[in-house]
Amino acid sequence: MSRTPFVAGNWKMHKTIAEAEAFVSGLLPLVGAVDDVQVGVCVPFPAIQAVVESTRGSAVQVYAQNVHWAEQGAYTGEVSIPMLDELEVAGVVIGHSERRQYFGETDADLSKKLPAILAAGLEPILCVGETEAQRDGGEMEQVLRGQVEEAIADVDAADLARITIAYEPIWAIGTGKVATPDQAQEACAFVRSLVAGRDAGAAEQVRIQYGGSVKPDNAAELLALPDVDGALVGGAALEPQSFAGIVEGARA
Ligand SMILES: O=C(CO)COP(=O)(O)O
Repeated sequence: MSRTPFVAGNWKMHKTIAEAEAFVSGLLPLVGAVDDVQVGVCVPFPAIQAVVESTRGSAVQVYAQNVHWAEQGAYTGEVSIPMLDELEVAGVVIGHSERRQYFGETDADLSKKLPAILAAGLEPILCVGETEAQRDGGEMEQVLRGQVEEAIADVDAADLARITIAYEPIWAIGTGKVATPDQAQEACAFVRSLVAGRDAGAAEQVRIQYGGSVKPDNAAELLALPDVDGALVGGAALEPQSFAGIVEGARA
């Protein structure tokens, strides 16, 4: 089964609307017509509308970086799925380690977000990953199992294949300390086996991204691994040239 590689740039809390538009102007000539890799940018809420407009008709898709599970309600500061849907985003990143660490997002929250996102026809990117202490303590599999199994618990088997899971070891995020190919392959294969625990067919289709210090010079090696179907990129996704270099690395 061949899965289309999926490279997404997570801008985190970077880029005003003007900066986002300048980025898109630089990116489209480089990857705007790529058709063998799915390319996404995960954009802060205020710039989403502008980036959807400026990427329209190109191969670049727009993702949000968080969403609430409820349709509407008294949740000050939150954004709903219908609000994102109206902006015509392709999907949304959920469960990023920074949201878990700084904003208290839990696996239980994610188990409510995933079915709601899928029901709206949007594509979720679910982030999972262990800390360095958990890895050193031999707890990596236990941590990943808890994160994946709880998040997908209420997703219908028929929808599982539409989830992308980003394996982002926390010790590799923003540190320049990239997972070795063996580490990335082992963890991504393990994540796939967890999906297979729910549905073997879906596990073959689910895309699993590696994230954590992906750069143009290490992308090709990581993306060639059998269970690594793409990358979720932070720092190196902030400049068009470097992000395009990673997309290039995903083209077999
Ligand atoms: O957190 C990440 C993407 O979501 C990874 O960030 P870096 O690529 O900056 O390590």
